[in-house]
Amino acid sequence: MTLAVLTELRGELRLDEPLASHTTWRVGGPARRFYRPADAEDLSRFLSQLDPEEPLLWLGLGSNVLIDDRGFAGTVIHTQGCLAALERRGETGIHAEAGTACAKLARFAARLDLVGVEFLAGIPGTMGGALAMNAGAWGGETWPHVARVRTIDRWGRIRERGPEAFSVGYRQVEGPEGEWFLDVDLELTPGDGAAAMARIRELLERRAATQPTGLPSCGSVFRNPPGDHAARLIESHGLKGYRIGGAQVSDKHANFIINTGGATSSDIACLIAHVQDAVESRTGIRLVPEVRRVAGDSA
Ligand SMILES: Cc1cc2nc3c(=O)[nH]c(=O)nc-3n(C[C@H](O)[C@H](O)[C@H](O)COP(=O)(O)OP(=O)(O)OC[C@H]3O[C@@H](n4cnc5c(N)ncnc54)[C@H](O)[C@@H]3O)c2cc1C
Ligand SMILES: NC(=O)C1=CN([C@@H]2O[C@H](COP(=O)(O)OP(=O)(O)OC[C@H]3O[C@@H](n4cnc5c(N)ncnc54)[C@H](OP(=O)(O)O)[C@@H]3O)[C@@H](O)[C@H]2O)C=CC1
Ligand SMILES: C=C(O[C@H]1[C@H](O)[C@@H](CO)O[C@H](OP(=O)(O)OP(=O)(O)OC[C@H]2O[C@@H](n3ccc(=O)[nH]c3=O)[C@H](O)[C@@H]2O)[C@@H]1NC(C)=O)C(=O)O
Repeated sequence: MTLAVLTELRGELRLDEPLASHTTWRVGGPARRFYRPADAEDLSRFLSQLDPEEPLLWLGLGSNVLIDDRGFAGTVIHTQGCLAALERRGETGIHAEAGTACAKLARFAARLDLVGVEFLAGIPGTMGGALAMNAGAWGGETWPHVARVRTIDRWGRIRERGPEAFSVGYRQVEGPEGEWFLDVDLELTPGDGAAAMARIRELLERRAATQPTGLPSCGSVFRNPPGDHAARLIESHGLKGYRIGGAQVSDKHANFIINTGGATSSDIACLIAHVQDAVESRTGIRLVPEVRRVAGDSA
């Protein structure tokens, strides 16, 4: 792609942008190109001008990605804090663009006396990331509340799709190839907003009591295996506090890996592999990462 062909853009294009400052693990090398769109139309125009071979990476808050120390040899589309329109639609609907913070949406819903998405308040991330991961906590998940989404493909074409176009499971979403989430319409239940706000506070307290929320992490590193908890398996193998370089299995929650300061992506990747090997050698269970690895040269 030659930069000269990009015309009439209103967003912000950065070159060699360090991705460590756009991930909650605070690791990851530079992105060759990093684009913050002004709005959906601007994003569509940007994508329509890209080389079809250009590797693309969609990034929200970066709270579930492990980006290679060598960075990303392609273009990052950064939605967090831009593409962040949030509004009521009808009596029980909420429309949110992909870059809207989950925490913001949870409180917005409660203020409208709409209930069911309180669990989103403690999930650091964007609605785009929540749709891609089917983010969930405390018995709630993202997709049961989705009425429709709009997607955008690498040529900038926008489509509206219903939930039936996606196969959704525990921390897993599969949909039409080569489309990313632009925005979502949620359909919520009318209820008691004050009670929803109280539940948000209660869930945040529970989370602070059980998870190392103030330290750089990506939340749970592994999915829970059927009928068990990854944290229990990791703790029972004496791995709490185990470290490689600057990466450490949290003493507070065994399924969290903390960047204690100065960790590299490679330290974290080595620790993930060590935990997998240790647990598998004694139980036969190979833990499956929930976090998504981004290699230096792929999307
Ligand atoms: C302290 C902490 C607590 C956490 N607790 C929870 C929890 O309770 N429950 C839970 O489910 N998760 C939890 N997480 C993990 C993480 O917050 C969620 O997975 C969140 O949904 C990721 O959102 P994001 O915007 O940061 O996505 P990113 O990390 O930026 O991206 C995640 C994946 O989604 C893709 N993606 C991002 N935006 C889009 C888009 N618009 N369209 C298509 N694909 C896209 C990315 O390419 C990437 O593959 C926690 C993380 C931390 C750090
Ligand atoms: N960001 C990170 O690196 C990490 C965050 N966390 C925790 O995850 C949760 C969500 O984090 P994140 O996604 O970064 O979102 P933020 O905490 O930045 O919140 C996003 C938006 O939600 C609204 N909001 C948040 N808290 C309140 C509040 N108490 N009252 C009213 N509105 C609020 C604000 O909207 P407005 O713009 O209208 O003020 C804010 O800009 C928080 O509990 C945070 O502590 C945990 C680990 C890492
Ligand atoms: C943080 C994430 O999501 C979290 C989500 O916040 C919480 C709350 O609903 O439930 C899941 O954690 P989790 O299964 O570890 O839940 P917790 O309640 O913390 O722990 C479950 C059980 O694991 C055991 N446990 C937990 C922590 C620990 O250090 N050691 C341990 O043995 C305990 O028996 C505990 O009862 C999600 N993780 C996954 C992989 O499903 C994330 O996905 O990033």
